[in-house]
Amino acid sequence: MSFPIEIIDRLRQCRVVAGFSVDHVDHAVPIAEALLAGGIDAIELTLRTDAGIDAVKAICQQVPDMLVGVGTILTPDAAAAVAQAGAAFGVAPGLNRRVIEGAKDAGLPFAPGIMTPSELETAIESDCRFVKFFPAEASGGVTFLKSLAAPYKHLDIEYFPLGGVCVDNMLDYLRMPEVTAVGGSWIVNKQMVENGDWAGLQSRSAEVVNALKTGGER
Ligand SMILES: O=C[C@H](O)COP(=O)(O)O
Ligand SMILES: CC(=O)C(=O)O
Repeated sequence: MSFPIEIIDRLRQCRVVAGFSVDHVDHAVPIAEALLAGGIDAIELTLRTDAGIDAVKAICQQVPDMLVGVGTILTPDAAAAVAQAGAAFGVAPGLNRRVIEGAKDAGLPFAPGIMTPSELETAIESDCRFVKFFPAEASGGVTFLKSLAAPYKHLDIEYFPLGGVCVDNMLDYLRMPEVTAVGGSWIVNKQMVENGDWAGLQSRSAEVVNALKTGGER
């Protein structure tokens, strides 16, 4: 399935997606609430821990205003579980046709990870026009993405860069019209989570939103 325009629009509005993993399911809802209170209303919660799926379910049920994306979807079964848990969309670090098909079958809007022209062409062939650009900074950052995107501009591909993105470089990506939103793990500070410092996390979220307001016009 193609990525619904309503979700693209939500991502275009929030512009920054907070990525994180949880070791304890009890942390999921307080993290999401703190982000939301600070102004960030989109997340990418990874499946890198055992608590991942339960955390997705908890946030979908208890924080309905959050746009819940799920990362590190590596198998068709994981795509089905994510759809079942109620997530709005899924992403992965890489491109795997079986996962793309699994997400399609499960009705889960899905963006595969790409970092080369060949991967991008495979994504396009698989009907994915919204792709995660990963690992963004390590593969060459904005300069690389501009060069990668140029030959495909007429196809209206939209990019979601992650990997080394932070408050200091996010606006460089967001100034590109092809970039729907950026994401990264720098917002959800692990120490704050361990300390249960939800007020601190809320302030961190608000700082990012404030930085967005002070620059980055497309
Ligand atoms: O999808 C999540 C990525 O691992 C985020 O990369 P990052 O930790 O460099 O922000
Ligand atoms: C890194 C990444 O893209 C993911 O975990 O989904």
